[in-house]
Amino acid sequence: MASNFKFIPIIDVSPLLAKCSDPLMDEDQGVSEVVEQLDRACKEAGFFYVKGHGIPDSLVQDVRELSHKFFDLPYEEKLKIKMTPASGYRGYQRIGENISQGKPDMHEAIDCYKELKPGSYGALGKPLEGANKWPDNPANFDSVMEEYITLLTDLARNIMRGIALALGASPNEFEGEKAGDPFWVMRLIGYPGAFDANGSGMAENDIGCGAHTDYGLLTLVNQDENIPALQVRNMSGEWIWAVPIPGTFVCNIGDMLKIWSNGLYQSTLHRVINNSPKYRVSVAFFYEPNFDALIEPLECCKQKTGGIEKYEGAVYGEHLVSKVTTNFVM
Ligand SMILES: NC(=[NH2+])NCCC[C@H](N)C(=O)O
Ligand SMILES: O=C(O)CCC(=O)C(=O)O
Ligand SMILES: [Fe+2]
Repeated sequence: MASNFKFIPIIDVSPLLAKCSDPLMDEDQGVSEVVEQLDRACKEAGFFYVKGHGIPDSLVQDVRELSHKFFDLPYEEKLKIKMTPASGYRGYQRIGENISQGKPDMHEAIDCYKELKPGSYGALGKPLEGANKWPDNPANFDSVMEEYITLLTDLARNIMRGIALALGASPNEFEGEKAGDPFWVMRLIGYPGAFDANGSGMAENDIGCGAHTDYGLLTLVNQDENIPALQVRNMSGEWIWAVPIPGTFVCNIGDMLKIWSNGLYQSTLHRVINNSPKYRVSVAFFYEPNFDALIEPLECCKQKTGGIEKYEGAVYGEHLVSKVTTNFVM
């Protein structure tokens, strides 16, 4: 349950990652210490930074740099990979096209999703069917992004092992029909810099992305250095900065983990305001349940939270599709 946290903790996950293929990982002292920190962070803030994650810094930076280069292109060039319902909502969306809390967001983005083969989930998957639209320019965009997605999927799977232990379940609780075949979403996002009222750009305090929760399991955000913009709401309604910390990802809990944990962990509200004069890029990777997973509170979490189910069950793919199909003005 979100508390009055004033800062977002930093967790070194390297002791957890080192033991993830060990069947006795839950007896390891180093793992237990990470699990303890994950449990506290997920209960108090629903947000934490991870360091010691093993993703090469050069790749993390390349992903942001390629995104900058793409967003720097002329509008007509970016429109070559325009997102439409017919493209499975994959591709480029212009500034103001995404809507949060009824207002246009001051960001542009490329949205991509794990490939959904035609018919693989019947009517459920239909709206998101399609292949991703990668730009030809800058060169190597697709191969760098694909490598990044592979590595972040593994990292998130391993952090979820720690979170499973933190909930009192087995480290492989989320394998198999829950999230053994995880869906993923990635958003490459660009937020124009702010100018004063007489300037030509965005007005100061325009919202880059309105307050929202994330939809799935675990989000990993790779944000530009030196531009504080992401804010997280605590229980008394204060907005706490998730300032960029080089070498880390900002991680947060999504709606499906809130349900699985029966509210022990919350999907915390957050928003983005870029009041710096600089153009900001962030890359959000969303690690999700199986597309067709039915999410209901885990028995062990129910017991810890008074024995009653606080949330109705949800099918992840339905939740995602209902969000995606109402997020845009097109
Ligand atoms: N997939 C996302 N997390 N998108 C960012 C959230 C913004 C979206 N318009 C919403 O309100 O939910
Ligand atoms: O830009 C960021 O730092 C976060 C973006 C975000 O919250 C989202 O896309 O869900
Ligand atoms: Fe978010």
